[in-house]
Amino acid sequence: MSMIAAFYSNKSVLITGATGFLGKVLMEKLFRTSPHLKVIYILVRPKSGQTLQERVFQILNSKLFEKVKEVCPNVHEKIRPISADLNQRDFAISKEDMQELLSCTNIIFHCAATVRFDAHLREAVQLNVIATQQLLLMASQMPKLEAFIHISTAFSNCNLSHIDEVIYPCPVEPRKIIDSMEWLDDSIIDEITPKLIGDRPNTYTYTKALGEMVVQQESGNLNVAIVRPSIVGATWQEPFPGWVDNLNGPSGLIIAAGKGFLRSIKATPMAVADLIPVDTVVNLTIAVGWYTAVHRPKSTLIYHSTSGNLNPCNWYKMGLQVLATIEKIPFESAFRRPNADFTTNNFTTQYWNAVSHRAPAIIYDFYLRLTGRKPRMLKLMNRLLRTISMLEYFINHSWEWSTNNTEMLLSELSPEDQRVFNFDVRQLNWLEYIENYVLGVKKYLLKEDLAGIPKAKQHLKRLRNIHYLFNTALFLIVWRLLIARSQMARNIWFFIVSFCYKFISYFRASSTLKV
Ligand SMILES: CCCCCCCCCCCCCCCCCCCCCCCCCCCCCC(=O)SCCNC(=O)CCNC(=O)[C@H](O)C(C)(C)COP(=O)(O)OP(=O)(O)OC[C@H]1O[C@@H](n2cnc3c(N)ncnc32)[C@H](O)[C@@H]1OP(=O)(O)O
Ligand SMILES: NC(=O)C1=CN([C@@H]2O[C@H](COP(=O)(O)OP(=O)(O)OC[C@H]3O[C@@H](n4cnc5c(N)ncnc54)[C@H](OP(=O)(O)O)[C@@H]3O)[C@@H](O)[C@H]2O)C=CC1
Repeated sequence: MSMIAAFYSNKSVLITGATGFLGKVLMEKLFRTSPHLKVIYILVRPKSGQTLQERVFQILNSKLFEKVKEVCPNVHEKIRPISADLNQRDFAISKEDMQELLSCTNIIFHCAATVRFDAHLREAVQLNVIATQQLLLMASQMPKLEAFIHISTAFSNCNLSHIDEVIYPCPVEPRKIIDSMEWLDDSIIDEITPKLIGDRPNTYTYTKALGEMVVQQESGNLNVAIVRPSIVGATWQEPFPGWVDNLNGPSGLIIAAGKGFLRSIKATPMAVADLIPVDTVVNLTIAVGWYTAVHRPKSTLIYHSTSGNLNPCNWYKMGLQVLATIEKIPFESAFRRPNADFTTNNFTTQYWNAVSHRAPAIIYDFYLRLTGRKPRMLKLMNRLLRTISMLEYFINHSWEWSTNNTEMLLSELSPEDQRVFNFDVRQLNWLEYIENYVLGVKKYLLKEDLAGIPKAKQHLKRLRNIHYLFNTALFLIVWRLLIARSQMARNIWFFIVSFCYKFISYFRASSTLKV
């Protein structure tokens, strides 16, 4: 019997960010392993014209929840969506709902955040810092609360190269930042943002670091722990391999490479690719919830959910395996034949951006115009290049994260818990994982049927022929122009033709002699 699963039986759990990538997998695993869990409260906002109920219905009816429904058929009764907007005062939760949350909650998992790298500082502070502060305040009024687990990111201190499981203070106190957001206008915030974020690449990593400081400073007597995942990828094992439902991290780039849009990307091939499967993060998070509640460590423990120091993989190996899988299982309706490569300096990156990204987009747009359609490829390509420029920082640096607390926790688990809540990344086979990841992107993100693979292969063959035809035509046109204008080109041409003629004559003569 799993001690952790038993611990969550009859518990009331509150999850923020439950509609997000990590939150969904967390909910799924909790229900599947602890079907006798009392209730999971989720703070949800209406979105994209959907009500809360419709959003929950959509999640429960997704493939991710198929197994849960077998072990916990009344799962829909155990999810209690609470209308909430974390950007509002008191999260805009009704009085009755707030009363219920305050009096019943046993465990909090705080996953909600803005993970956008280009978020305005005000927006990122609001969600990643102020909302965390408000949630802690709420938590302090919960008499039955046993643990508060805050999900941060391993990149909150990406300005350092070696990162321990401790909180590193930012120069300006979070309270001062929060106060200043109230009276500074957007233009002044824009001006001071680069100074505040310092050598971090974006507002996301900066505000996640501030969020950790808030947790440390304002948790009072609460039992608090922080989990810091690195780059969260598709599921490794559970509930099935390869599940992913958003474009963040590598997923968007896998699509861009597989559809033939992405031809080159600036990367340090031997830098560690610190990916961590989402189910590994979730297993650790659930185990941290149990450990924090039961063992009540004296200080706030931080757990790194990273792979680099225990089972490293680099970008070269990862990129190669992505391409190998795409060759075996191609994506449908590719723009060009997938063939991406890494560049290592700014000059080659700019060159390939012009030649391999923008030029084909311009040609394709020209073709669209000719056929009476609206050009769109250059716009799309520029958007992709902008996205890549924001991710580049993370594929051109290496970090070392210590994992002492995570390893300590693993050793504290019973063999059964180590099996049910496996977060030992040493067991991960990268090649197999990446293959499943790419397959998952095809099935769950692109919603492509595997029956379409022969057609996709046919399409790639056609693209290859178009590519050869285009290159040959281009070569002939350039050559013809050169010959018309340059004596040197004519001389070279004459030399090549006469050399080929002599070679063929010699070959013919020697074969006649043999006969
Ligand atoms: C001898 C042989 C030699 C061979 C050599 C080797 C082979 C080489 C092979 C090379 C290539 C192979 C490719 C394989 C790739 C694998 C390796 C690359 C992985 C790179 C991983 C990057 C690491 C990320 C680091 C994360 C660190 C921090 C982790 C965290 O804590 S937080 C979670 C991460 N957060 C994010 O990822 C958010 C990022 N997104 C954003 O911030 C925003 O979306 C944005 C990028 C700023 C764009 O904002 P916009 O407002 O412009 O647009 P919007 O969001 O509305 O979306 C616009 C359209 O773009 C699509 N899109 C969004 N995100 C992505 C994305 N990440 N990638 C691609 N596309 C994206 C979106 O869907 C929209 O599309 P539309 O709806 O069609 O318009
Ligand atoms: N994905 C990754 O690579 C990594 C993620 N993390 C951390 O993990 C956590 C979860 O990330 P992930 O699941 O990937 O992110 P997602 O973007 O998938 O999910 C974010 C969640 O936050 C919710 N949310 C955002 N704004 C509000 C709001 N104003 N009110 C209520 N809810 C809101 C979203 O709700 P809605 O659906 O309504 O938008 C969604 O449920 C974050 O704390 C992130 O920093 C850490 C390292 C890496």
